[in-house]
Amino acid sequence: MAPRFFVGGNWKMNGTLSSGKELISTLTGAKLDPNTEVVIAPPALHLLGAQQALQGSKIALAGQNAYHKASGAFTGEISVSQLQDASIPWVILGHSERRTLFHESDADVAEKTAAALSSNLSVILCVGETLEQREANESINVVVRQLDAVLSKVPQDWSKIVVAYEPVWAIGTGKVATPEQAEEVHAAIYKWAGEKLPKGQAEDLRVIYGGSVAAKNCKELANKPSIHGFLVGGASLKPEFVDIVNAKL
Ligand SMILES: O=C(CO)COP(=O)(O)O
Repeated sequence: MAPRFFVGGNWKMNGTLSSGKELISTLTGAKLDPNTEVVIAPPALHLLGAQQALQGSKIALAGQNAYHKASGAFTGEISVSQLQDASIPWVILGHSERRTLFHESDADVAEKTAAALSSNLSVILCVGETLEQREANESINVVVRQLDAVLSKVPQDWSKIVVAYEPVWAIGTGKVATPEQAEEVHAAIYKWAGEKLPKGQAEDLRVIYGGSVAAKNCKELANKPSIHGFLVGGASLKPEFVDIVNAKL
């Protein structure tokens, strides 16, 4: 059986308290495919307000990042255990904006992932290549290197990890990967999972696609056999997010 379709909305550093509330009321008022798991990631400052606004809804929340230490002198950071304490069940880790702009290494992402899982959080683990790497035919090698780094710290249980393949060149550019380009890397990730994860886990792993996903391109992507959901940036701030959640209907 195919794993449950998963759609995440990464709001990044966008919006106000009131625009966030409005967006949530659009989502809670909409008819969403009950077979799709929906997780939204508002800015950290907005998480608790969003939690209140989502009471009684099946939509879950994610932090956009977290630090692996439980507490201490780390000004400006939020820890995985603080997310857990606040009943935020998910966290996005390894987003390319974190890797590029905030210099998070593969090893940092691996450490954060291990810490998040120990705090019982579920993780949306982002991987993906730059344009330069794609042009050098390195896409799959880069993604495998990023996954191997996490595997070295999380050798056993990947059941709480969703892998988001987000080619950097497709993020926020309007240049969506073609369904064939995305499928090729997703299939390589499943091959990796089949070879490297403990038996039986590859079948349940969700590999989702992110990078300029929109209402107009989501159905074609969702029809590919190895694409089991999306991580949406820009379009998750608009009512069209509902159409993306409903891509399989
Ligand atoms: O980075 C993304 C989601 O995490 C994708 O962003 P866009 O959908 O705006 O391209």
